[in-house]
Amino acid sequence: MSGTGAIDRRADDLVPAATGGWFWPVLWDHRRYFGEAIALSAVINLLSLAGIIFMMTVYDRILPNQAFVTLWSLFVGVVLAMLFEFIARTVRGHALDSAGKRIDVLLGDAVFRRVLGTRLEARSQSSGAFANVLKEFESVRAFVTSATLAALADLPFAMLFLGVTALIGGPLVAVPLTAFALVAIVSLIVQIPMKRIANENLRESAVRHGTVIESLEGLETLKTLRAEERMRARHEQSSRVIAERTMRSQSLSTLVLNLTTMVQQTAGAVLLLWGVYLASEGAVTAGALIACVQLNSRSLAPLVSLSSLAVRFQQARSALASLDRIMQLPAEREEGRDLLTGSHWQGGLRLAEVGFSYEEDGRPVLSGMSLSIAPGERVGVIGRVGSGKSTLLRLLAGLYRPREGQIFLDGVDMSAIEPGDQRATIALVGQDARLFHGSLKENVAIAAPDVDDERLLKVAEETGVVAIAAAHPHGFDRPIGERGDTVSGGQRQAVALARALLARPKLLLLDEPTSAMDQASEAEMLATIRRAADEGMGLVIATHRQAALGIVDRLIVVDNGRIVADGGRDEVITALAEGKVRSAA
Ligand SMILES: Nc1ncnc2c1ncn2[C@@H]1O[C@H](COP(=O)(O)OP(=O)(O)OP(=O)(O)O)[C@@H](O)[C@H]1O
Repeated sequence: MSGTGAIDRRADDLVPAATGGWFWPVLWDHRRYFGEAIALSAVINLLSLAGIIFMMTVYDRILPNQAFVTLWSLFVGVVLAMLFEFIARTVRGHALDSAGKRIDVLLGDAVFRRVLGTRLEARSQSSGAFANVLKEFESVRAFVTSATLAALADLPFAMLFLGVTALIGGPLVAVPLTAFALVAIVSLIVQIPMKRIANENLRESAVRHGTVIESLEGLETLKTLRAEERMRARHEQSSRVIAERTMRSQSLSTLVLNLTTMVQQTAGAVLLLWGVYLASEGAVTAGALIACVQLNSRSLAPLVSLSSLAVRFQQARSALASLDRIMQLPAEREEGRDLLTGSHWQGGLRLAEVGFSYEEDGRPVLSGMSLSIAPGERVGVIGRVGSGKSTLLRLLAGLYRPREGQIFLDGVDMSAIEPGDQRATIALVGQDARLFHGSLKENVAIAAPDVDDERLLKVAEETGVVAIAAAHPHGFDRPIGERGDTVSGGQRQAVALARALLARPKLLLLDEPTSAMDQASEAEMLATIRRAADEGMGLVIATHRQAALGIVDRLIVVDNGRIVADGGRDEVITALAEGKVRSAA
């Protein structure tokens, strides 16, 4: 056993046990396909009986009587039966594949939609672990639609084969019956360690995935800090644990498979041994004995397949439980709740005794915040590092819901408004201006895909995006790498502002909008923001930069998650200079 060192808890909140209420209904909707597969299983099993009866008849009736005509007609019949069996197996496979394809799209989409619709305060801290659980969805889908699962449909027919054995072999049925019970018990017992291993493996692979994603995202920083080795060691540790557990589950599964094969073969030998005694007493015919041996392996066959499915079953079970947890995370659009829609919002905000912490029961980041922002008002928010400015802006943008108190947009509780409409009214340009894979134009127009070129160009000119396009041979079609890696920090901020302005919000929230810019670019950017505000757009700017305060009329000072000053810009600046505000904190 390899030690796991310090336990990495990133995946804990995604790997619990749960039920799958979103999953089974979709499966139920595809019952027609599964019904078809079961009906075809019945046909396949009945047809395979024909082969066994044929063999028995050849031994008992045709061989002693040299009845060649009957032999040939029976032979043709059996070949036809085999042909039908082949067709039935192919159609069964097709039915399960079709179900798989449809279920894959439906459930995959449902899960991803749910992920996108999850409330931010409820999402997992580790994107990698989160993504890994989504990846594991594949194992659920593969399991429920795998052709080996058809073995499950074969299971009831094992009873049929045992029944036919009793009919033609009398007491000989005790042998396959005992073998069947033995294999079934071993297969069930082995599920216990398999379940534990599958859970542990899922957790560890989520941790490993988290490490990979985190390393890739922060590769530059890792290199500058010479911390690659630390990540490599973490990755290797997880890989070691996964490999060791996978080996354990594989050896368990091989053990069961080998045991089942041995039991199956031993049962065949015992059948022959006992059968010869019975045949010598005239209790069974030679043909019946041969048929019983055949029936013996047929009745145990589904158990062999099922025991080899055990690993996949446990993998799928724990992946389903984790997915279930994701599906139960609180959603932005709660089911059964009618949200107010429309584009009539003016962008007036009111906070009433708002309190917030990122983690449930965590340290409050904001507390007792009450304030009103009228439509078109221009407000600056200042405060020390970590005082809660960004958090306040995220709450105003409706990205997070307050844990205490309420936020109203034009007098309506924000949680009652369709999030899409509310975000069209209030746009947030965050500190970390994220761009996405695609062209520069796609990135600028991401929130306003139908915008006409004239307006796009005007906004691009005002925000300096035109210069970014001009610096590349492909202009506005210049490719932007994932996360916007191909442009500079200041350029990213320019694009972020352009795309917010293009969407024509009623209130624009800016979190350090010019932090990565030189003074000239900053001045241009602020002039652009001021012009947009002159047309009636409200502004809330969180900043450490003096220049940005030039375009606001009102100033709010936040300290330790509380508002310690709120008033006209100049009065607040004077109060700060005189040290009056600090004493109020
Ligand atoms: N996603 C998060 N999860 C948990 N805690 C967070 C998260 N984001 C911020 N915090 C914490 O909330 C507090 C307020 O952070 P916030 O980013 O709002 O401060 P800020 O005033 O904007 O700081 P800065 O001036 O550095 O931008 C900090 O103590 C920070 O550690």
